Amino acid sequence: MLDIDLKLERSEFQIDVQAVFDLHGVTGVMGPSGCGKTTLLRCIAGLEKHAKGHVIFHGETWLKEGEFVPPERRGVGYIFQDGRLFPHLSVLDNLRYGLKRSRGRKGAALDDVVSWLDMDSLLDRHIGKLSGGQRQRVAIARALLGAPRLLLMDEPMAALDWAARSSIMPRLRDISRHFQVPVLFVSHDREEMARLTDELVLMDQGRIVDRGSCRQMLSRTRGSLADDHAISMLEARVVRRDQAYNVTELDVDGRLLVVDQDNLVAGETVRVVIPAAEVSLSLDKLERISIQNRLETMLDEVSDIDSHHALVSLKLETQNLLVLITRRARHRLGLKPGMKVYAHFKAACLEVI
Ligand SMILES: Nc1ncnc2c1ncn2[C@@H]1O[C@H](COP(=O)(O)OP(=O)(O)OP(=O)(O)O)[C@@H](O)[C@H]1O
Repeated sequence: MLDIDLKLERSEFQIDVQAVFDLHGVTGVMGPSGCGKTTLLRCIAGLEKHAKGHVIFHGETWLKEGEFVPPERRGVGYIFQDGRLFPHLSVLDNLRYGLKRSRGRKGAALDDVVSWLDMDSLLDRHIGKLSGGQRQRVAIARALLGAPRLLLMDEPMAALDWAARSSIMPRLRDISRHFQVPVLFVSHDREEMARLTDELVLMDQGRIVDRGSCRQMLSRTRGSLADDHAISMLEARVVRRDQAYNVTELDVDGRLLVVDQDNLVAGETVRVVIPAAEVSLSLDKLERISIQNRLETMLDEVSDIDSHHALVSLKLETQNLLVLITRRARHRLGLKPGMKVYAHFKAACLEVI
C-alpha cells in the first residue's frame, strides 16, 4: 500500500495530492500536459527534495516532517520516456549498473530478465547503436535488475514507433505479475491504459480529480475522457476459432463478437478495445449487412460532448459500450435512455489484448 499526502510549491504550479493506492498490478495516471504526473512520480521516488507531507510505502516512511529517505534507499525503479541509459557503456554494463542498485534485495536474475525481454543478442552492443525500442528494453531490464519494490513508468512508449510499441506492450502487460512488482504507469494514451492498467487515476492542475477501475472510467459519457477519441474496453472470453474463415468468436456478457485474430486460446479471458467512433447504431435489426458484430442492447445514457458529437453508452449486461455519433443523428433517431438499439461494428476495428 502506498499512502501519500504530498504538497510541492513551484512558482506557477503546485502539487496537492492525497491518495492511498492498493498497488495491485498496474495503476495508470493520466491527465493533460503539465498537470503534474511526472512531478508526482518524482515526489514518490524521492527526486523532489522540497516536497512536503508524507509518503508511506507498506508501513515504511519515506517522507514526513523531518524525515527524508533518499531515492537510492526507497527501492523504486524508474523508467523514463527516453531511457536515460549510459551511452558510453555496453548493454551488459548498463545492466550491471542496475544490479548494483538492488543493494542486496533479492530480485530477478540477469539471465531471466534478458531472456524475458528477448535481449540475448543485444548484450555486447553499445547503447548508441540501438533502436529506440531496443533502448527501452534495456531501460526496463535495468530497472528490473535493481529489484524494485515499486516500478514507476513515465510514458515509456511515447518516443517509440508503432512496431516498437507493439513488441514492448505485451511485456509491459505482464511485468507486474511476472516480477511481482506493482507499477505506477503514466501515459497520455488511453489505448495504452486500456491494455495495461487495472485502475486509472486522473489528474488535473496538480490534483487527483477522479479515479476508478479502468473499464468504468473509460466508459463514461461525461468528464475529461468523454471526447471524440473515446474507447470502450470490454472483458471477453474466447469461445472458439472458426477455422474455415480464420476468425475467432468471443463472449462478452453473453453476446457473441467476431474478431479477425487467430492467436487466441479458447477459454482465456481477454480485453477488447473498441473505438467509439467505429460503432454505428440502428433502431432496426439490420440482417443483410456485411458487418458481423451486431449487438442488441439497451441505451443507458446519451450526452452531447461538443458542438458536433454525442456519446452514447449502451448497456450489455455488466459492461457498457460507447458509440460516437453526430448530434444530428441523436436528434433524428430520437435517442433516449431505455430504448432498444442495435450496435454494429466491423471485426477489423477491434483490438484484442
Ligand atoms: N524543474 C522544474 N522547475 C519548475 N517548474 C517545473 C519543473 N518541471 C516541471 N515544471 C512545471 O511543473 C508543472 C508540472 O509538470 P509535469 O512535468 O509534472 O507535468 P506532466 O503532467 O508530467 O506533463 P507532461 O504530460 O507534458 O509530461 C508544469 O507546469 C511544468 O511546467
